Amino acid sequence: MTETNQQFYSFPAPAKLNLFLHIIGQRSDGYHQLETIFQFLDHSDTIEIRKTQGNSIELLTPIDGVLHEDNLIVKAARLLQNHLLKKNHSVNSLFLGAQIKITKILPMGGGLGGGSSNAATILLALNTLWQANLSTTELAKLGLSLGADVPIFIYGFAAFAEGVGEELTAVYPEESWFLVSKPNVSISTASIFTDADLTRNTAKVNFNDDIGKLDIDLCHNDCQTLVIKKYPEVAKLLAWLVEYAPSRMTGTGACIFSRFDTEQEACRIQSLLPSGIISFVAKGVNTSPLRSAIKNLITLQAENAGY
Ligand SMILES: C[C@@](CO)(OP(=O)(O)O)[C@H](O)COP(=O)(O)OP(=O)(O)OC[C@H]1O[C@@H](n2ccc(N)nc2=O)[C@H](O)[C@@H]1O
Ligand SMILES: Nc1ncnc2c1ncn2[C@@H]1O[C@H](COP(=O)(O)OP(=O)(O)O)[C@@H](O)[C@H]1O
Repeated sequence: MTETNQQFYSFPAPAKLNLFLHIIGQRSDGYHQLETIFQFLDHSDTIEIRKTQGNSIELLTPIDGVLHEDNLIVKAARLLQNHLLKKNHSVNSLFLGAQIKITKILPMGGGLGGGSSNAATILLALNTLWQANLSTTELAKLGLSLGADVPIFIYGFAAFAEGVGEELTAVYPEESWFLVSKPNVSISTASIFTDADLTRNTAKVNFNDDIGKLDIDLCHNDCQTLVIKKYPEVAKLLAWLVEYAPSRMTGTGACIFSRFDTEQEACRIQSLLPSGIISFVAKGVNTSPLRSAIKNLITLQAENAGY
């Protein structure tokens, strides 16, 4: 790789599901203490990046409804850049700029974590392209300041999460097929977490010292109970879906995932969905597809450097 005429490299930013979501308390700063299992989906936004001279961060494909300065892609790139400049890392500071393009397919504000996933992809990809060599732990710490969901996308393994979602233990839930359906409503995470009616005192899960033995179907999503009370559209779609497969809301909603043994069965039920419902079929995966993309780039960089 030469330092002039840089090429674009492509990286996935996958969706996540909260296979269950329990709220066990609230911290004094207002943040909620959660217990959840995160699993990734093989369904991703695609982010293309090339490093540039100077330090400008350019998002060449704006996202409708998200201001440039508010976009988690731009925020993540700036955060890493400032961190590297401040800490005087041994990076080539002449090349700390980037041009970025995104192809967005994940519904926004649906509980699939797309914004956080975009931010994590930017942090990991720029760390590699800029040859900054920050550790995963350092990147996850930086990412947490952008959103509670960013660390899971940085680590890239399915996990039981505690704290605000940043204390992670690897788990290996079954990699089922999912039909993900989005009711026609938009729900902000903050509006659910500030609602007085949210259940905040679910008992801690008891694994009998073995997380692998947890029966996910016996767990629930505390946000779902509130959301179906407030949004009849979600209640109606959920009631329809549970007739066909075990179904539950992810995160603070509004997307609902329905679990199937085969892709064919998931697609068959998708074809029956009421009209006007956005949906997709994807496989649950315990390793984020981003990990192999980063590994490939590191290999390529090593080859180009003549190792
Ligand atoms: C609920 C979860 C579950 O995975 O997912 P989503 O439904 O958003 O995808 C996450 O914890 C969301 O993480 P994320 O979307 O990164 O949230 P943040 O930007 O950090 O916070 C948005 C707002 O939600 C509230 N918040 C968030 C996380 C948390 N554990 N407790 C909270 O009270 C805070 O009021 C904050 O102002
Ligand atoms: N790159 C981005 N992709 C998606 N949403 C973004 C992005 N940057 C900022 N946002 C904001 O974050 C909000 C939450 O988005 P998202 O992560 O997709 O949903 P959720 O937190 O429900 O999983 C969006 O409604 C949008 O205003």
